[in-house]
Amino acid sequence: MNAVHFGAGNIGRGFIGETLASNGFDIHFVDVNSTIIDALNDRKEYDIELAAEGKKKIHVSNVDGINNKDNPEKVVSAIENTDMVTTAIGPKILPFIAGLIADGISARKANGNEKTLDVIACENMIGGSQFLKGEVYKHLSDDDKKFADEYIGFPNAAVDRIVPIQHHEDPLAVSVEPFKEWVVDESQMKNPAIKLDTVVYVKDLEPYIERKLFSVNTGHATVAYTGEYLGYKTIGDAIADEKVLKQVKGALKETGDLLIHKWNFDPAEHKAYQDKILSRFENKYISDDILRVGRTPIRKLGFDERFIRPIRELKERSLDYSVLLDTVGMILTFDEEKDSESVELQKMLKEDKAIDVIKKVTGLKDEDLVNEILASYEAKINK
Ligand SMILES: NC(=O)C1=CN([C@@H]2O[C@H](COP(=O)(O)OP(=O)(O)OC[C@H]3O[C@@H](n4cnc5c(N)ncnc54)[C@H](O)[C@@H]3O)[C@@H](O)[C@H]2O)C=CC1
Ligand SMILES: O=P(O)(O)OC[C@H]1O[C@](O)(CO)[C@@H](O)[C@@H]1O
Repeated sequence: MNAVHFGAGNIGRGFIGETLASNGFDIHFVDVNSTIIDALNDRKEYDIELAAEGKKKIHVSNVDGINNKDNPEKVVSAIENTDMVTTAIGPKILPFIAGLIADGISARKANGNEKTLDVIACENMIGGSQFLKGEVYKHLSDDDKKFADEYIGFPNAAVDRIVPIQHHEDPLAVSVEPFKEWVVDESQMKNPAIKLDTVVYVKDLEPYIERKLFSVNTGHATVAYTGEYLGYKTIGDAIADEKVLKQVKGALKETGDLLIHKWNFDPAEHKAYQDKILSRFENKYISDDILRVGRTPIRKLGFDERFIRPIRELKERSLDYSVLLDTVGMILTFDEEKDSESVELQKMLKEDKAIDVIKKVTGLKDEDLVNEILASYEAKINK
């Protein structure tokens, strides 16, 4: 069996690649990074190192690379014959690869390939694969849409593994934390016969993706933004400061209250889940930049994202969201010249009224909440 995986970056090589390979798949990685693609084609293998005592190595083989900028037709032909498509490319990039996936689906139809296929977006977002489906369908004819409705599934997924930016001489080497969790919505699959070992298949993904996004991602981002505000550069240094630890514990307490209220998670089990997450952030074998974890602050301030959605839903339930609100004030001060969204956000805040910027980036219509965010931001800049 073989898979086409878009995004040969950190999570692509360091998690999805490992899982597909250990399940016996040959992998065609698709990326625009020619250094990585050339190295994959030269060597057809790479190593993953576990960031833990002993630094165990995992060998991944039977891989190659396709540069979608230079050889889009090779991507289409790989999709035409593949058993699975996955992505780990970033939510904002999905629309740019949708046309290639659509062409691959059209080619399957043209060649009478009626083998069912699942396309799984492994991105940090709610409803990622279904979002990708919407983008792919924009490129399909009505006939091809009917074919896709019958044979192509887009099951949503949640992936969890911390893979920092890599600094190795070998462009393919990747160091990852030992923890990993990949959950797929089984009810949206077209080919449920292909079940990957170590992947968890569930009938309803929503509780899992919300638990992951509002715990791991809200928590990690809280460490990043609080750390940056206090002048730190790495997650490890930031979380060693008790003010940062208090902030992340406070944020997790609030999202935990929401998750327990909304999804009936067992409080003791949820506390153990949170404690595990905090220990993952403190992993001394990983050096993770605040810049990476805090990247794309405009995306992270989105209506359905890791801060605004829990705040909205806590407010609806009259539950406390003061620590999350305080953190949002700090996100608005995130000023990193290497992150284009941070630059854009700071430019908007200089040129426009802060209240308008808040409305624009969060999509909030609730005037009271917008004013609370404004007050939180002003408290941070006037300190
Ligand atoms: N790194 C992590 O710890 C985790 C990341 N994720 C999610 O995984 C996704 C990828 O994140 P990372 O692997 O960290 O990022 P990354 O930047 O390491 O990898 C993304 C890859 O996509 C490639 N790419 C960008 N534009 C492209 C295009 N138009 N066509 C083909 N390839 C393109 C880049 O060259 C890069 O190799 C994101 O959605 C992220 O939220 C999810 C869980 C953990
Ligand atoms: O692009 P995003 O959503 O910030 O993804 C990076 C996030 O992924 C994780 O590494 C694991 O989910 C988080 O710890 C980190 O904050």
